[in-house]
Amino acid sequence: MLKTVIVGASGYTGAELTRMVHQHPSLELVGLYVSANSADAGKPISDLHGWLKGQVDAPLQPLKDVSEVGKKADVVLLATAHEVSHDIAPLFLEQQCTVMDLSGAFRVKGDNFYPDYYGFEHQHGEWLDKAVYGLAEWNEAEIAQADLVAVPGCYPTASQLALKPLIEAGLLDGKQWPVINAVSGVSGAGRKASMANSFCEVSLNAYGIFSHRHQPEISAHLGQDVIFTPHLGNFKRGILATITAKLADGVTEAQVSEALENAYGDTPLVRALGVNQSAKLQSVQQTGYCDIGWSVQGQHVILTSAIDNLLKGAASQAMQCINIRFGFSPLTAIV
Ligand SMILES: NC(=O)C1=CN([C@@H]2O[C@H](COP(=O)(O)OP(=O)(O)OC[C@H]3O[C@@H](n4cnc5c(N)ncnc54)[C@H](OP(=O)(O)O)[C@@H]3O)[C@@H](O)[C@H]2O)C=CC1
Ligand SMILES: CC(=O)N[C@@H](CCC(=O)OP(=O)(O)O)C(=O)O
Repeated sequence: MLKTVIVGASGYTGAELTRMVHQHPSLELVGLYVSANSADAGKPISDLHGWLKGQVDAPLQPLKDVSEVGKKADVVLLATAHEVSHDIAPLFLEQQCTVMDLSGAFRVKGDNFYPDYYGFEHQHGEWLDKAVYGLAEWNEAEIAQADLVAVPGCYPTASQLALKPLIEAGLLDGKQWPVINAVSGVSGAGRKASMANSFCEVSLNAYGIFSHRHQPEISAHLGQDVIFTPHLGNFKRGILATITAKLADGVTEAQVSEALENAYGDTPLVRALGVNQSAKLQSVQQTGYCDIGWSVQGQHVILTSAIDNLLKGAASQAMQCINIRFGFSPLTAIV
């Protein structure tokens, strides 16, 4: 049994991780942590997330001494804000823990990326270099060796899973940037209260136009510039990305279908729905699946990609990475 700690356990992705670790036959949940001065310290996690009642009623503990907590853990899941993960991941790594970080703190290597998009100067360049990007279906060999996995963002997961097969097969016109419009449920912003996410304020609107940090994350890992526009929708969970791209000269619908079906023929958690099919949220909410549909007309392809932002976009992708890293059966605790 691998001793497993979750930091940020009271948050939305932390609670999903708690459920999955509890269900995993080879992981032992040894600690659920929140910040040192959290108002929730001492409360059973099931007081905050009632659906866990009777499954996991362990108390949330204040994270005071990271190194001491690291000494009792084999695996650490960080469901914390970027700045927090940035500061504490290296301390757990120094204790020989394997760290899965759900934040953006170790996802993108590149000068000025962190000051420009996250507002801080990265202090742990060595770990940033070593971190492996946890896009599970595409990075399996590297994840299997990693000490630190940077689990991709929710929009980048939905977007890359749809575009990558076409880019890898050389089917896109590289000069025309794919255009990604994606709508997310409000849980994407986390559990902490804010005006933008309060019930009466949430509408359907674009945000982060030309400036969202997921645009460079997607571009860096696809090796292809993109236009990315996120939208906030008035529903709780799920992301639907609708992506328009130009095909290279002479590329046919059959080639597009072949690329997607080949890429995902053996990947149970990514379902290539087929040509002229359209992915929908209802089919993926509360699941670890990504559904992808596509249509071709002339030189353009429109792809739709749907995930649950808290699961395939965060917690269940982290669990996929654990299963890969430790050689467990791929769907353990996910399906
Ligand atoms: N929500 C989503 O759809 C996705 C989120 N992510 C990323 O995953 C991470 C977690 O997101 P999410 O679950 O939404 O966040 P939440 O805001 O819901 O939860 C954050 C958690 O971190 C805890 N926390 C805050 N400060 C500290 C600290 N200094 N030390 C330890 N714990 C702390 C909070 O508890 P308390 O404040 O009481 O201490 C809470 O448990 C973020 O980096 C986010 O960007 C990635 C993909 C998708
Ligand atoms: C609706 C909403 O606010 N979504 C979040 C994305 C959450 C996510 O993927 O997480 P990372 O921050 O870990 O990249 C946002 O746009 O900031």
